[in-house]
Amino acid sequence: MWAIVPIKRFAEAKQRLAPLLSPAQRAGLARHMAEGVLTELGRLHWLDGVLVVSAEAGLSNLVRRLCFEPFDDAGAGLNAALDAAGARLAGRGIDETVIVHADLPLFHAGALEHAAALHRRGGARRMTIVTDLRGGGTNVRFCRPAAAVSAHYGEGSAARHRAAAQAAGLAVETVTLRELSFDCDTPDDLRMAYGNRLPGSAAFGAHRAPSAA
Ligand SMILES: Nc1nc2c(ncn2[C@@H]2O[C@H](COP(=O)(O)OP(=O)(O)OP(=O)(O)O)[C@@H](O)[C@H]2O)c(=O)[nH]1
Ligand SMILES: O=C(O)[C@H](O)COP(=O)(O)O
Repeated sequence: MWAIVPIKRFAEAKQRLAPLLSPAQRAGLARHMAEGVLTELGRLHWLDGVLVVSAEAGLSNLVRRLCFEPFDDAGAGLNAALDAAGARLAGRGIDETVIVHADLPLFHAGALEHAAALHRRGGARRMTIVTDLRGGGTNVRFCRPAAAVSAHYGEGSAARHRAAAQAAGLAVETVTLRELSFDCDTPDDLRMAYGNRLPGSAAFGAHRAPSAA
């Protein structure tokens, strides 16, 4: 199984946190979370490889150090980038993938291991969706065969992925697992994940966005 990790350019990431964080703080947070997820994935020896789908130049050292494979995001959006990445792997005969988002502050290798064990209980054609805590988003998505379903990310994506998988004849399981389901999208998520200490930064309350001034 290969993992695919989409990572938005840090300078463009986490727009929903703009009321609370400066652009530099948002970029620093996105980098911190992405590095955490990639480092944890590096501990999973049952993964045959990790494809990092990104246009972010600041990731190349870590990607090289972990022996992961970079895949350039051509800028046509998350779904197009993931479909192109999936097509590259399918072209090599890779039959199973897990797409892992990079904004999961509680992510750790053991949690993905647990999700993979649930996924393996399924049949030969299967999708396992780990939603966000609200149940609508798709934080982690296992799929076998890998190319059976294209990407439908965006609000409410879990239901779209479920429907597409069923239409393709896959057995679908949908689960919520705290360490994988907790993503950091909103100011409330940020407070819950880090209290008032932003990783690599001063207390984040120090920044006041123009709208909050
Ligand atoms: N390669 C790539 N990754 C993306 C893109 N958009 C989102 N992602 C990644 O997809 C996952 C979920 O991201 P979102 O929560 O939708 O976007 P975000 O930048 O984290 O937050 P917002 O700007 O607030 O929407 C994270 O791993 C992002 O880095 C994209 O256009 N290209
Ligand atoms: O489909 C999704 O899950 C979204 O594209 C990304 O999720 P998020 O905005 O909840 O992080």
